[in-house]
Amino acid sequence: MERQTLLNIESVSKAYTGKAKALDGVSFSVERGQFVSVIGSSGAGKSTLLRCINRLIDPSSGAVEFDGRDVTKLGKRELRQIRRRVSMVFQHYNLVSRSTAIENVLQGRLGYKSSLAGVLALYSEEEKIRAFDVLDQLGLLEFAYRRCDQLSGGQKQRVGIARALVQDPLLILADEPIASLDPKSSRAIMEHLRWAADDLGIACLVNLHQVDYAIEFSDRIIGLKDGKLVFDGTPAELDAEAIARIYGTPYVKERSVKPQGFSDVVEADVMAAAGVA
Ligand SMILES: Nc1ncnc2c1ncn2[C@@H]1O[C@H](COP(=O)(O)OP(=O)(O)OP(=O)(O)O)[C@@H](O)[C@H]1O
Repeated sequence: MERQTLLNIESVSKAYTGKAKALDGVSFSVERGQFVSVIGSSGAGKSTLLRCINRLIDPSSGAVEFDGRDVTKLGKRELRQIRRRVSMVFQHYNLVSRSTAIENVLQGRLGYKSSLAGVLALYSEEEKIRAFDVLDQLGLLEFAYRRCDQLSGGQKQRVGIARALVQDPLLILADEPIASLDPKSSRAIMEHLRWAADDLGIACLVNLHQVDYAIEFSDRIIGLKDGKLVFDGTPAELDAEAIARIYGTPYVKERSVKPQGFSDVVEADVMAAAGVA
C-alpha cells in the first residue's frame, strides 16, 4: 500500500519568553492513518509539540505542513478550515460537564457551523444520527442523555473521542489521553484510538507517559528530551539504550566483569524506571 505523508514537521522550535527552548529543531513526519506515540519525561515538550501542530501555540520557527499546507503561514480563516480536520483529545477530557454526552459529541461539529448556528446549537438530522452512531461504536449509546459529570473517567474520555471523530478529522492529537485513567479504561481508550487509525484511516499522534502502551499500540514512537527529538523509530527499535536516551536514565551496557544475566537485569531496571515493566 502506498504511504502518503499527512503531517511534516520541519525544524520546529518554540521558546516561551524567558525560558530555555521547549522545542528545539524538531523534525519528523506522520503518514495518513499512522499511529505515532510521543514519549518523554515531564517537561520534555510533548504538549508544546502537539499544540504547535494546530497552532494553539505558535512555533517560534520552523514549518508544520499538514495535508499539503504550512499551517504556520495560514490566516485565521484558513486555520479554521485546517483545524476542522485536526481533532484534539485531552487528559482532562475538556467536556462541558453539565451537558449530556450527545451534546458534547455534537460540539465536534461546531467548526463546520456559522457562529450563529453554533450558538443556537443547530445541528442537522444527519449530524445527530452520526453522533449517535459514533457513541454506539464507542459503546456509549445508553449514556447518550447522561450528563457528563455523571460519567466515569473512562466514559468521559470515550465521549471525548466521539467528539473528535464526528469532526471527520484526518489527524487526532491526543495529549496524555490515559494519564487520569485506570488500566482497564486506559486499554479501552488506546484500543479505540488504534481502531480510528486502522478502520477509519485517521492518523493519531498520542502523547503518553506509559511506554508499555506506546510499544503495544504504535506504528512508530517519537522520543523527546529537553525539547529535542532523540528517538524516531518502531516499537521494536525502542531498546533500553533508546529509553535511556529519552529519559536520561543511565544505561550500563558493558561491564568488564559481567555476571551471567547482568545486562538483562540492568535492562529490566532501566525499563522499569521508564514505567515499562
Ligand atoms: N505556557 C507556557 N509558558 C511558559 N513555559 C511553558 C508553557 N508551557 C510549557 N512551558 C515549558 O515548556 C517546557 C515543555 O513543556 P510541555 O508542557 O510541552 O512538556 P510535556 O512533555 O508535555 O510535559 P508533561 O509530560 O509534564 O505534560 C517545560 O519546561 C514547561 O515548563
